[in-house]
Amino acid sequence: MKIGLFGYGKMGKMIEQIAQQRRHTIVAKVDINTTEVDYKNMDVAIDFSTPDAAFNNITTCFENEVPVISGTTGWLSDYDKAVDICQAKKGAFIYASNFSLGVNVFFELNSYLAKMMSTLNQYKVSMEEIHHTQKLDAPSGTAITLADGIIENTNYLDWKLEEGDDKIIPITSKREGTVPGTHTITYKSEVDDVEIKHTANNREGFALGAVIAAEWIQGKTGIFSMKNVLNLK
Ligand SMILES: NC(=O)C1=CN([C@@H]2O[C@H](COP(=O)(O)OP(=O)(O)OC[C@H]3O[C@@H](n4cnc5c(N)ncnc54)[C@H](OP(=O)(O)O)[C@@H]3O)[C@@H](O)[C@H]2O)C=CC1
Ligand SMILES: O=C(O)C1=N[C@H](C(=O)O)C[C@H](O)C1
Repeated sequence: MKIGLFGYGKMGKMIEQIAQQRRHTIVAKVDINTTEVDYKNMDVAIDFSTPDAAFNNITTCFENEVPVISGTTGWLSDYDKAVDICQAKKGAFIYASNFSLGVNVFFELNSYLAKMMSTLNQYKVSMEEIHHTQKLDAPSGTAITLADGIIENTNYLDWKLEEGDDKIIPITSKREGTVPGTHTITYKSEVDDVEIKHTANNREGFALGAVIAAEWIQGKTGIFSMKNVLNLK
């Protein structure tokens, strides 16, 4: 596969390593200063850039008929617009707030646990995410996906970056050193706590998931998720 990397920071560099181990070729490394991109020579674009850059990177790829895998977080207010452009161009797109295989299993576990907890009113949920100090967005995209999974399966209505009322999931975002990404969900009652946690030990898992998604999307048209890629459910 010939891969164009949009964003060549911590994730772009890790994806390059994993892609090369899997015998793929990096044909472009696009950053904010890039003036010309050869889209014709690209089988797929993988975007791990910035919240401000992602929408333009992604939709320019659609305009040039290049399928896109995007892991950039913090740009999702424009997600529906990106989907419309992809569909109009009969393109192919996967966005995931977290591409690691473990987190995608964790997403399923979170929904299952929320469903079981939905009738146990003595438990109050909360979430904590910890990331490195260079992270631009808070809460993390993964935390938002986890909160959506709880909202879909319980009476919680929304999430907030602070304590809210009973129907709001409070998310605490911590920024510490070089932490790759830790997410904890706690259901607390007077008598006990039920807790699930995912800890990324490094960035390899995110990068491997993104390359697997890029391999999977070859020859396909449409909007997909990691659930489709991993055949979960
Ligand atoms: N979905 C997932 O599994 C994961 C998602 N992420 C997300 O991926 C994104 C990138 O993370 P990470 O690599 O750690 O961040 P980095 O800051 O290390 O890398 C982002 C890179 O994008 C570059 N950039 C800035 N503007 C543009 C542009 N217009 N086009 C292309 N590139 C541009 C930045 O350049 P400069 O420094 O010069 O501004 C920087 O090199 C974040 O949103 C993060 O939350 C991260 C890990 C996993
Ligand atoms: O910025 C990061 O580093 C990460 N971002 C993603 C997110 O916002 O959830 C995924 C992962 O946790 C690492």
